[in-house]
This record gives sequence, structure tokens and C-alpha cells, in this order.
Amino acid sequence: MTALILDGKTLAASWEEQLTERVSALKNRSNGRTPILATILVGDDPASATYVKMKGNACRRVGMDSLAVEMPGSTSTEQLLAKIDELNNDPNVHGILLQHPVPEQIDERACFDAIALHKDVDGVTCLGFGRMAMGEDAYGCATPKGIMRILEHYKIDIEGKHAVVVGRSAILGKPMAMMLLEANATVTICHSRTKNLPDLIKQADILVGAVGKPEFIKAEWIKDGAVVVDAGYHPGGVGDIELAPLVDRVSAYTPVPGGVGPMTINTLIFQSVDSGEKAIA
Ligand SMILES: Nc1nc(=O)c2c([nH]1)NC[C@@H]1CN(c3ccc(C(=O)N[C@@H](CCC(=O)O)C(=O)O)cc3)C=[N+]21
Repeated sequence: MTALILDGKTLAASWEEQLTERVSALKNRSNGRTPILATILVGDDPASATYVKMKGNACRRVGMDSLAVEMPGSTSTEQLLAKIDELNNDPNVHGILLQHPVPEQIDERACFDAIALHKDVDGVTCLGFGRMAMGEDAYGCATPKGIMRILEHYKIDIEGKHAVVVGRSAILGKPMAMMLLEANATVTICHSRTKNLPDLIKQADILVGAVGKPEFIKAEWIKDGAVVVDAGYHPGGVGDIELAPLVDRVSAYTPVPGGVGPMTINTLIFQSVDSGEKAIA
């Protein structure tokens, strides 16, 4: 079996062309106004700095502006909340991305939840999560929503399938499970206390690796013909799943790099353009 490659990189590039046209049309009908995404980076973790820079670059590629807010590693919860409040009240800011993780003295959940719902283009608030889980209108959390968009694009059948999500983080595993449930999958969520992980993974028609540990999920645990989505990103270009031995026995898979990562950024930009259009014209 030759697996279908769920090519997030190419898909994101083609969707950027459409977003570029939307931003350009918005400019034309609003005296040159563009959507603006504010990115907040707290501290100086080099990997986080790189991701935030990639998000700013993606804004620029579609003709949007971004506002890069950088705060020191010693920032308090109160200081970060004050900054978020300022951005919530800034009519020129249409989306707010608070890069995860923040330094440990900060209450990250409180800061995520301080983001105004209509500016939560990264889908990190409890309110946005709850609305999404109930099937109400809300911006989706960027990584799982990016995964849903790529599965939809490639017409991967979800309804009635057994989807196994490995990981339960607030911005990946949990919202992923809820989105798959909304798409009528039968969903199992596995995590660090799960017993018989290989047995559960063996049952997956759709497997999402979202554990954050390099190649933690072994190829031999995965059944032939499964759809494999790897949301991991680790130095050396590996994900959470041991992918190499799978490429000719699964039905489809997301490569690392070039799979989920570019879709995450594209979804953030897509939702920022939507928010900008709603606010501007
Ligand atoms: N509030 C918040 N929202 C996020 O969406 C968020 C976050 N915090 N914190 C960190 C993770 C990580 N993340 C990535 C985005 C793109 C790539 C990406 O595009 N990766 C490229 C490779 C990039 C490289 O060269 O290293 C790829 O997979 O092809 C990776 C990782 C977003 N995250």
C-alpha cells in the first residue's frame, strides 16, 4: 500500500494564496486597513521565539500586519493580564496569540482566558473551547483545527471511525478529541496513566499523536491502513510517532516536518483574517 501523504506544507501554501486575495480585497474596501495579529512572547526560549517569528512571517506573506509583543521572563501574571487587556481594547488588533508555554510563575490559564472571545484566533480560551465542544460558533484551537482542516481537505472519512488521541493537553489533545467527536468519530483519549496503550492504539482507524515525546508511539502498535496524524515537533525533525516504518502500510499520514506544523500556522492566520474582516468591513 502506498500511503497518501497529508501534505500540510503544500496545502498551507495554496491556502495562503486565497488568504492573500481576501486581505487584498479587504484593503480595497477599507482604505488600506488590514487584519492585525498581536503575538505575545514571554521570556527568551529560542524555540518559542522561532515559532512566533514564523507566525509573524506568515502574516506578512498574506499582506496582514502583526504586532510582536515581547515581555521579559520575569513578567508577572498581573503584568501579562494588563497587556492582554490593552490588546483586547485596541481596535486595531483583531487577533491575539499568547505563545505557550509561559514562564512558570505566570498563571497561563488565567491569561489565556483573559483574551476576548472575538480575538481568540488561536482558540485557547475556556469559553471558545466550550462553545466548540458544544458545536457552537468559535475559533478552533489552531493545531487541532489545522488537523481537522487537513483531514477534511483530503476527504478522510471520520464519521463512525475509531479515533485515538494520545495526549490530553489543553491546546492539543483535549480540543482534538472534541473536534473529532463533533465530526462523529468514536473517540478514545489516551494519556500518561493509560494502561495497555499499545492495545488501544492498535484499534485506531485514525491516530493522533499529541504527547510531546519524540517517537514515543511505536510503529508496531499501529494497525495496517490507519490514518496517522503526528502533531509532535522535536529537534531533528521527528514527531511523536515512529513514522518511517509506517509509510507503506498505513493509508495516510502527516509527515514531520511539513504536515501539522504548517497547518497550525495557516489556521491561526485564517482565523485572524476572518476576525479582521468582521471588525473592519
Ligand atoms: N498559543 C500557542 N499556540 C500554538 O499554536 C503553539 C504554541 N502556543 N506553542 C508552541 C506550539 C508549536 N507550534 C508550532 C507551529 C508550527 C510549527 C511548524 O510550522 N513546523 C514546521 C517545521 C519548523 C521548523 O523548521 O522547525 C513543520 O512542521 O513543517 C511547529 C510548531 C505552535 N504552537
